Amino acid sequence: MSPFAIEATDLSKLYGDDVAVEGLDLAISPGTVYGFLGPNGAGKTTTIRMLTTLLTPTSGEARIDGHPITDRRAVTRRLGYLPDTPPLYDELTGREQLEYVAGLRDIPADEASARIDDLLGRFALAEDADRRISTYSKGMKQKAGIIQAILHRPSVVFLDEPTSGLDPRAARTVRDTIADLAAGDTTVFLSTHILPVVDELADTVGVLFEGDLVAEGPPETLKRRAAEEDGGAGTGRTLEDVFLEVTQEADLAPATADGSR
Ligand SMILES: Nc1ncnc2c1ncn2[C@@H]1O[C@H](COP(=O)(O)OP(=O)(O)OP(=O)(O)O)[C@@H](O)[C@H]1O
Repeated sequence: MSPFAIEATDLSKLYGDDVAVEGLDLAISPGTVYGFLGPNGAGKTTTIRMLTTLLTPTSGEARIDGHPITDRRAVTRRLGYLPDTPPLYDELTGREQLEYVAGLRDIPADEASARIDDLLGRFALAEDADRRISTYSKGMKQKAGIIQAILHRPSVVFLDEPTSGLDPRAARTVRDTIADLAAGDTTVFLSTHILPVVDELADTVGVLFEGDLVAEGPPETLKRRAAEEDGGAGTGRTLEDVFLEVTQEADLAPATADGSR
């Protein structure tokens, strides 16, 4: 059995002749928050869609919790996914939507009801739970999307821009939730352009550029290395500095697996 919660080996996706993801290797340990960064069009969504079984890779392999992504049933049972637009039924109320998802996930009704109440309270959505989703604001839909991604307590959660559209308090709740999930041994694959969130939460950061993983390592290591490469000027480098550097020089010098050049 693979010791990794998320594992990818030489994973690639071509759209026609266009390479979206090329030879991606990942080995992410259980209970880790993995910050997945990259410029627009780098291949992040394509990667996530392959890892969540929604898109068939052109070549390569991947496993979630030890199960190959070709075993869709086993994999989808173990994962939660918040895509950029959460799949919600406008005509349902928030509570009905969550009960529906709980049913799909075979969560017993009593247990589902308790979890739904707990999460609605946590995300300050309880008062709106019996309104139709068609009347929800963007942030309220985002909260419902997050709740339904974690309701079945998956062992691996993929979150695409989870704080998008959220007010500061709700964004804080999401960050706390991610930290709690990881503390409970859930693996969180976090894709976002909001670098301070990644800096705060991620154990490991991977930067994708033109379909290649061009840097990987703990945020502190990547920042320290960027500072050292800058002539030892030392301190004060941010994840944004790292991002900007590796996504412009990447085609000149590919990174090794530990993020070094
Ligand atoms: N269905 C598709 N058909 C053809 N090309 C696609 C398709 N989906 C994505 N691509 C291309 O694949 C590449 C990677 O796209 P992807 O959506 O994975 O990037 P991303 O890193 O998620 O970007 P963003 O940060 O903008 O969401 C891009 O060049 C994009 O144009």
